[in-house]
Amino acid sequence: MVSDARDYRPSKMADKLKLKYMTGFGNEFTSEDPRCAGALPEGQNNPQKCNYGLYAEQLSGSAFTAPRDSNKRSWLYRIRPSVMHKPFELMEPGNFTNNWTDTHPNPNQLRWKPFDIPNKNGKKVDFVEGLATVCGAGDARARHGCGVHIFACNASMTNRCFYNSDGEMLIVPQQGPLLITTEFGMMHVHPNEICVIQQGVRFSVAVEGETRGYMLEVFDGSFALPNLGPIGANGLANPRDFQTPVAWYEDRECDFTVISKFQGCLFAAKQNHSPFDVVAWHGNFAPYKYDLSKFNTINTVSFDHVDPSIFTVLTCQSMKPGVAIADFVIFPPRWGVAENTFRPPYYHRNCMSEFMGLIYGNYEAKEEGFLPGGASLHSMMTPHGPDAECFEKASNAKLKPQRVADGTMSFMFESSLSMQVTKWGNEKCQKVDHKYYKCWEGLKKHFNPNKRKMDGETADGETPKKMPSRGVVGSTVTPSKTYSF
Ligand SMILES: O=C(O)Cc1cc(O)ccc1O
Ligand SMILES: [Fe+2]
Repeated sequence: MVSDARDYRPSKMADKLKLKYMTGFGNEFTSEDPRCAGALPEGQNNPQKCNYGLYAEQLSGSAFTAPRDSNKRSWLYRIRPSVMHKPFELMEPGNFTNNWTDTHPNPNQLRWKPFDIPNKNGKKVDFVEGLATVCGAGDARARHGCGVHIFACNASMTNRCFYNSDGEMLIVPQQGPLLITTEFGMMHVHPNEICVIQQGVRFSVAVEGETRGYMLEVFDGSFALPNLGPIGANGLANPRDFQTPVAWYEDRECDFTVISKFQGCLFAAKQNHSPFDVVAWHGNFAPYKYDLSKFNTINTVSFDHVDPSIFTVLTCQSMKPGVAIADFVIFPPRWGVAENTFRPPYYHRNCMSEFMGLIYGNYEAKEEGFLPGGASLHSMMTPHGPDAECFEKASNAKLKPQRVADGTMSFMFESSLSMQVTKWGNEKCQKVDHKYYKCWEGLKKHFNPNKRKMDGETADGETPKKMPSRGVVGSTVTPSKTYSF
């Protein structure tokens, strides 16, 4: 028996335990820790006495009466039921909040330099202590809204776990792997992988030094795969690439603290044992991880810049058809082949809020200034688009099939809610790039009422074929490390 998973470094621990996963999205999984074969009751959920003297406990992730396709619950067979703990007491929340009105709204284009990570030689900060809230909207009590947080830490959670009573969390590690011990088993999550932890699921995060990432919480419901419509039965994030941990338990008596995020505040309760005592479980409400490099990217093979919804990995839908509380969208390495097209993102104003983060590399619309571990927010109807340099480069480039975003991974949390930036996000973090607006100041006026673009003139001066061909496509295929047009 491993007595304390959190005494070990995540990668070492993951190797030692030879972590296994079950594959599929939203499946009805069954899992038993091999040390207790037969721990799952056969043919029923709550026998009079469970094998091995276990307690049966249901974790409901939807109303009992939710339609079958959205009904979520799991059954956990554990050494002690979760209810065995001392009363919860209010905790000091640090920079973590769901209070969206602690300062005035800010309609500006916002960009943050990389958020600070506590230095490993300095103060020890774990995942929960290192949470800080950038922006959000809505109300956990009304089960409607979302929050965007940064985590920056350098210490593993020891004899402490966290759960979110308010909603589901999508975690995006940016620097350093996370070994996440959950009631359902363990997941090793690297940068360029993401994981989702459901409402109520207890987990503890072990880290290997300076660690940073992003976290999106949604109050409305669960993340789901987007519909594929005319794309067909396959594509984007394929269900078989999602990985759910297998049951793992520890039978450990110790002074353990359970931290609950409840109605936007943090509470701590003591108990005399580890909550990671689930010997077997079954159900469709369980954590999972996904490797972003497995994303099957679909894009134009003719012309025009397609909306980034084609890059949606996961979505938490609102009650309005097609409108997301929050989408998780990535900008993966891919080919750019669009003819006669300004290929980078277009200039636009959106009725959605766009929070972006960068895992590694750079972002095509802004090769400078937007850095790994930093972020940007383009709020509702706040204009934005490529910086001046990107505009000039992309409007004059010779359009050949070209690799886009190689060696990079950026992402967007796009929400239909008007997210407000917190006081920490606006000031306290001290990472706001006050010169961000300047990246558009150099945009030149090109307008000339006396000169219409001549038929047959292209950026590189070559003569295009007659329609239906829409421009010139070079015959050479040129891979490149960074974006060029
Ligand atoms: O603003 C951004 O950089 C994100 C974005 C990318 C894109 O390709 C099209 C629209 C959009 O909002
Ligand atoms: Fe945008």
